[in-house]
Amino acid sequence: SPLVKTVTNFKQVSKTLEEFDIEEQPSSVLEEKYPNLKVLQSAVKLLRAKEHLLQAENGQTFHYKKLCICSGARPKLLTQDNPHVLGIRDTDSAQEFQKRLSKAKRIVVIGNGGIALELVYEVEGCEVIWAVKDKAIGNTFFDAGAAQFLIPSLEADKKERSLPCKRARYTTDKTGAGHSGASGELGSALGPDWHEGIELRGTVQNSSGVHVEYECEVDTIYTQQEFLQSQLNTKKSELGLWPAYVQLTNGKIYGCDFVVSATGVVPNTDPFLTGNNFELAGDHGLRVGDHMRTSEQDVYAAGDVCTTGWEPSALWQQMRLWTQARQMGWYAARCMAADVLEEPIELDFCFELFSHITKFFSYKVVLLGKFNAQGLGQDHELLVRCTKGQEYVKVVLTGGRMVGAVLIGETDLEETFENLILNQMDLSRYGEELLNPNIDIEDYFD
Ligand SMILES: Cc1cc2nc3c(=O)[nH]c(=O)nc-3n(C[C@H](O)[C@H](O)[C@H](O)COP(=O)(O)OP(=O)(O)OC[C@H]3O[C@@H](n4cnc5c(N)ncnc54)[C@H](O)[C@@H]3O)c2cc1C
Ligand SMILES: NC(=O)C1=CN([C@@H]2O[C@H](COP(=O)(O)OP(=O)(O)OC[C@H]3O[C@@H](n4cnc5c(N)ncnc54)[C@H](O)[C@@H]3O)[C@@H](O)[C@H]2O)C=CC1
Repeated sequence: SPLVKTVTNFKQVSKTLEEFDIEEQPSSVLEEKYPNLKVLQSAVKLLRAKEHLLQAENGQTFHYKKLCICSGARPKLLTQDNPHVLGIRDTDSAQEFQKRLSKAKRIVVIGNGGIALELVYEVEGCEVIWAVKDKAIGNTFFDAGAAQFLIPSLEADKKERSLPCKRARYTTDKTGAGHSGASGELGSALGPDWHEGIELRGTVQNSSGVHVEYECEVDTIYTQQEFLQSQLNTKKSELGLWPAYVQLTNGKIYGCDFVVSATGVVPNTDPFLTGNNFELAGDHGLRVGDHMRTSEQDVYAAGDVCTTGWEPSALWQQMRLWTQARQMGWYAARCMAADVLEEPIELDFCFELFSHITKFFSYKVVLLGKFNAQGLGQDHELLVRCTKGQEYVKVVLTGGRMVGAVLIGETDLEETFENLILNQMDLSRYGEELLNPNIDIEDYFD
């Protein structure tokens, strides 16, 4: 792509929490800023790691001393090459979605993670059927309690809630050069507030909002022709005539204009594997050690394309997020330099505690540590404080020590909780008082 994603207005909010804007800028902006940097616009087609050689689609070959692969991931679509099934990853796919949506009366969204959460909230003027495998919405980020807190926002009038805080200025590529290379490579993932740059509006005025189908998956997706030729066509008068039909595993069938497959990502490792012996993790990411090195000598990897292979801190887990991609890229560069200079380097502090700031349903959301009690089995206790429409605070404790937290709304608790998690203070004597709204916990622990 002629544009590269740059991190601007970086703010270290606390020891581990950071906020930044993401801006697409011409690569020349980076080359001017860093004289040792040269940006080549070409997709890599082949890597011969033993020979330290890269081949680009324009036929150019490059020798390297050290290589870092940051090729990201692509949507793990429900079905490939189905014109009625869309994934969202980059500028092109977001614009395609916006274009299709502008003529749509009803869409079906499959998946219950980051993209689905953002999409169902932002889409207006179009009916949304949201099918999730789980008992509650947002399972990759939230528990059922937080889901209950958020659900009313799906009905509420969004304008009342829009928050002043804007974290990323997302510019769509005006040059129209688009992002897919000759062979349709994906551009870089959209990142925070991708929807702020584009109008997500359908054709229906006061559309009947979002309808959630719980604990179900897609059984079959029919084109209109397949539907009319199947026994289901007896339901044509009941279901209406639509370009596509989705049959769910709970037996329900919905006609729709198209389906959004918000069902996770797959690391983009393909162009690098042939003829090399990269160790892949279970999720198909390039496995990296604690110096971000892959199993191929002098080849590093960072961001969505990699899977961390070191024994993680008890308070950190990998999630394919901008936050972690930025941290990994920065740390991988320091590891490469340290290796060239033959200097020792410690695993960076940012992998000590999982932390993520984002926005869902226009609420500020902070996730810390084992925020969903990941991997804790039954051995943990939860404290929850909830003020309808205002805030949802959940704390995860094991052995009286805080190991995770979910903060929804302007709670101002993130720094205090980050410290309590990092210093592993025994909080058992406070019990539920820990979340007593009348105690200024920030002062108390300061
Ligand atoms: C819709 C959407 C919303 C998101 N919102 C958030 C959010 O709010 N907060 C958050 O933290 N994360 C969010 N994410 C996740 C975040 O965008 C990714 O985790 C992050 O972009 C990963 O960065 P990366 O550099 O590893 O990969 P990418 O950003 O995907 O960049 C990979 C780059 O490599 C290029 N590339 C791929 N293959 C080749 C090749 N063979 N040769 C040359 N170049 C190649 C691609 O074109 C791309 O430019 C979102 C993702 C999506 C899809
Ligand atoms: N605000 C934020 O932090 C955001 C982060 N992101 C990140 O971008 C990446 C892509 O986002 P998503 O595609 O939403 O991935 P995701 O990993 O967040 O969610 C995928 C969802 O799809 C479900 N799923 C997987 N296969 C399925 C199937 N066959 N049928 C039904 N459901 C299925 C999973 O259970 C999960 O709920 C993720 O890494 C995500 O963390 C995306 C948007 C916003």
